[in-house]
Amino acid sequence: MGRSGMNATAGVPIFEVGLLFLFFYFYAPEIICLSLTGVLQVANRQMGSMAFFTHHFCRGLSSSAVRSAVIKHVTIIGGGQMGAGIAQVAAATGHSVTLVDTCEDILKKAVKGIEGSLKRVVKKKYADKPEAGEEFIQKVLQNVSTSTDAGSAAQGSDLVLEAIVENLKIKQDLFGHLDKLAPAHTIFASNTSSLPISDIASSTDRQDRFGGLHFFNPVPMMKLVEVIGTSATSQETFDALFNFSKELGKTPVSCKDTPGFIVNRLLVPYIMEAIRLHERGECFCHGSKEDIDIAMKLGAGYPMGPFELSDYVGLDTMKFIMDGWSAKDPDNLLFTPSELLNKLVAEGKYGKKTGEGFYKYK
Ligand SMILES: CCCCCCCCCCCCC[C@H](O)CC(=O)SCCNC(=O)CCNC(=O)[C@H](O)C(C)(C)COP(=O)(O)OP(=O)(O)OC[C@H]1O[C@@H](n2cnc3c(N)ncnc32)[C@H](O)[C@@H]1OP(=O)(O)O
Ligand SMILES: NC(=O)c1ccc[n+]([C@@H]2O[C@H](COP(=O)([O-])OP(=O)(O)OC[C@H]3O[C@@H](n4cnc5c(N)ncnc54)[C@H](O)[C@@H]3O)[C@@H](O)[C@H]2O)c1
Repeated sequence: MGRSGMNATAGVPIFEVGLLFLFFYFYAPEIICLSLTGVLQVANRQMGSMAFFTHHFCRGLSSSAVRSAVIKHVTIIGGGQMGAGIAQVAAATGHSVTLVDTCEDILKKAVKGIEGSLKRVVKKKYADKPEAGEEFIQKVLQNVSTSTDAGSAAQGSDLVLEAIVENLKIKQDLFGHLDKLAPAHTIFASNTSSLPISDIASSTDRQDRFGGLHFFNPVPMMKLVEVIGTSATSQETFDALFNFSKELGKTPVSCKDTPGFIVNRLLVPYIMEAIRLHERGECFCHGSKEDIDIAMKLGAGYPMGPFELSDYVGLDTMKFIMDGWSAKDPDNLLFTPSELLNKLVAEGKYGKKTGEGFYKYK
C-alpha cells in the first residue's frame, strides 16, 4: 500500500477519501448528511426501519440539513393586542389558527380587531382590486376559529403560542395544564416580554420542545421576531420556531434566554429613563412628556416617543415587567418603581387600549 492508502483489494483511495470526508464533515456537513440520508434511505427500504438512526445521526452532524418540524395548526392563547395580531399574520400566511381567551366577548372583540386590521392591510395591498381584497379577508378569517377551552384547542395543534398576561405563575399554570393534554409533538412557545422562558417551561415535561417567540406591537406591521432557545430547547424545536417566523413573513433573530432578550434589554432602560426625566421635571417647558416625545421622534427618528409607545404597549404590561424585574433584583436602582406609572395603573389607565394612559384617546 502506497502513501495514498489505496486499498489493494477494493481499489479505493482510502487516504484521499478520508481527507474528503474530513473536509465535508467540518466545512459542509449538510452534504455528508444528505448523502448519508440517501444511502440510509435505500438501506432503510432494504433492512426495515432505519429512520431513527438516520434522524439522530444526521442531527448530530448538522441540524440545518434535516427538515424541522412543520407547523401548520396553531393555537394562540390570549386574544389581546398581541395574540390577535399573531393570529392575524399566522392565518394570513395559510396556517389554521385557534384563538383562545377566557370569554366569548373578548374573542369577538379580537376577531373584529383582526378584521379591521386586515382592512387596513388590504387597502394598501389590493388598492386596485378591492374585490380580491375582500376575498383575501374572508379567506384569512376562515382560517381563524375561536375557543374558550385551551385544552381541547391544544390537542390538534403543532404549536401552542401563549400571549396572556405577563405573570409567571399564570403562564406556568397554563402550560402545566396543557402539557398533559397536548400531543407529544406539539411545540410550546411564549410571547413573554420579560420573563425567562426556562422559568415558564419548567412547569412542563417538554422543555426540549419549548421556546420563546417574541413578536412586536403592532404585529402586522413590525417585521421582527426574537426566537429564544433555552439551554434545554432542542435544535429541531428552535429551527421549527425560526422557520415558522419566516413563514409569517417576519425577520427572525436568535436570542439567548437572557433578561429582555435583545430589544427590551435596550428599550426598557430607555423608557424608564424617559419616565423618570418626566417625573423629576427636568424638562423646562410645560407638557414635558409631549416635549420628550417630540424630541425622540424628531431628534432620534423614532416613530413614536417613549410616552406614546408606553401607552401603545399598555401600562399594565409595563408595570408587570417592572415589578417582576424589581422583585428579582430589588437593590438595582434601574428597577425602582415609578409613582406615576403605579398611579395610572391603579386608576385603570392602561393606555390606548382603555382610552387613557399618559395621554387621552377618547
Ligand atoms: C420607571 C419605571 C418605568 C417602567 C418602564 C417599563 C418599560 C417596559 C417597556 C417594554 C415594553 C416591551 C413591549 C414588548 O415586549 C416589545 C414591543 O412590542 S415594543 C413596541 C414596538 N413597537 C414600536 O416601536 C411601534 C412604533 N410605531 C410605529 O412603528 C408606527 O407608529 C405604527 C404603529 C406602525 C403606526 O404608524 P403611524 O405612521 O404612526 O400611524 P398610521 O396609523 O398612519 O399607520 C401607518 C401605516 O401602518 C398601518 N397600520 C398601523 N397599524 C396597523 C395594524 N395594527 N394593522 C394593519 N395596519 C396597520 C396603517 O394602516 C398605515 O398604513 P398606510 O395608511 O400607510 O397604508
Ligand atoms: N403589548 C405589547 O406591546 C407586547 C409586545 C410583545 C410582547 N408582549 C407580551 O405578550 C403578552 C400579552 O400582552 P398583550 O399586550 O397582548 O396583553 P393584553 O392585555 O392585550 O391581552 C392579554 C389577553 O390574555 C387573556 N388571558 C389572560 N389570562 C388568560 C388565560 N389564563 N387563558 C386565556 N387567556 C387569558 C386576557 O383576557 C387578554 O385578552 C404578555 O406576555 C406581554 O408581555 C406584549
